[in-house]
Amino acid sequence: TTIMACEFEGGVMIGADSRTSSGTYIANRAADKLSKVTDYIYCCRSGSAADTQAVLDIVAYQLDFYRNETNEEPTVEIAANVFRDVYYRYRDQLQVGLIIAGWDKVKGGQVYTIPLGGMVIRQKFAMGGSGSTFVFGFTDTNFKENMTEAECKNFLTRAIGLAISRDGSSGGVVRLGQISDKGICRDCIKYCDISDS
Ligand SMILES: C#CCCCC(=O)N[C@@H](Cc1ccccc1)C(=O)N[C@@H](CC(C)C)B(O)O
Repeated sequence: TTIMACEFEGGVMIGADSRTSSGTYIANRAADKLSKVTDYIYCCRSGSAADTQAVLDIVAYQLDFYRNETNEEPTVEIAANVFRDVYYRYRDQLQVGLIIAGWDKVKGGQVYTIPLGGMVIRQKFAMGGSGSTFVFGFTDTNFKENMTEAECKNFLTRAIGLAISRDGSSGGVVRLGQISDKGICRDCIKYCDISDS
């Protein structure tokens, strides 16, 4: 898997490849690793497909309960800490790497990453999954803060496309999502990094 999330001027942008593998067997070439937590908060999943689905279901339920009790949308920070709480409670049984990204009216677009250890860190840009190790050079070179929507879309597409071309556990299409005060807008790109020039 290759997953990424980036804060930009209008909100946050998330991206992922679409391969689920079982050894060298491709169990799903069109997986959707950009999973809805609430209308304004999404989670990018890496690691065990089953474990990430289980954690997501528990957290989505708890945040739905929160919204019904308080009549307030949970903030991205609250969602990230609920993920951390569930993950940390079962961490010796889980194999999960998550990036939580979304928008709220308190702090706008935010990205939080929960790596294997189970801590929560806010970052303007985060990436994870096996494919991310192949593109740190590219992202360290090309990331800049407050990119425009077009710059951010291009950055994520190229980074994930490069990871897909090198990582055997990443493949399929580049799925993208943009989250802002208007909710989410999704895109799907069959990226080919062989330039036609
Ligand atoms: C089919 C089947 C069984 C395994 C499916 C399965 O979880 N594959 C995993 C790799 C893995 C992990 C831990 C144990 C085994 C196999 C996978 O493809 N993970 C991708 C993300 C998830 C959310 C789709 B990515 O991290 O590569």
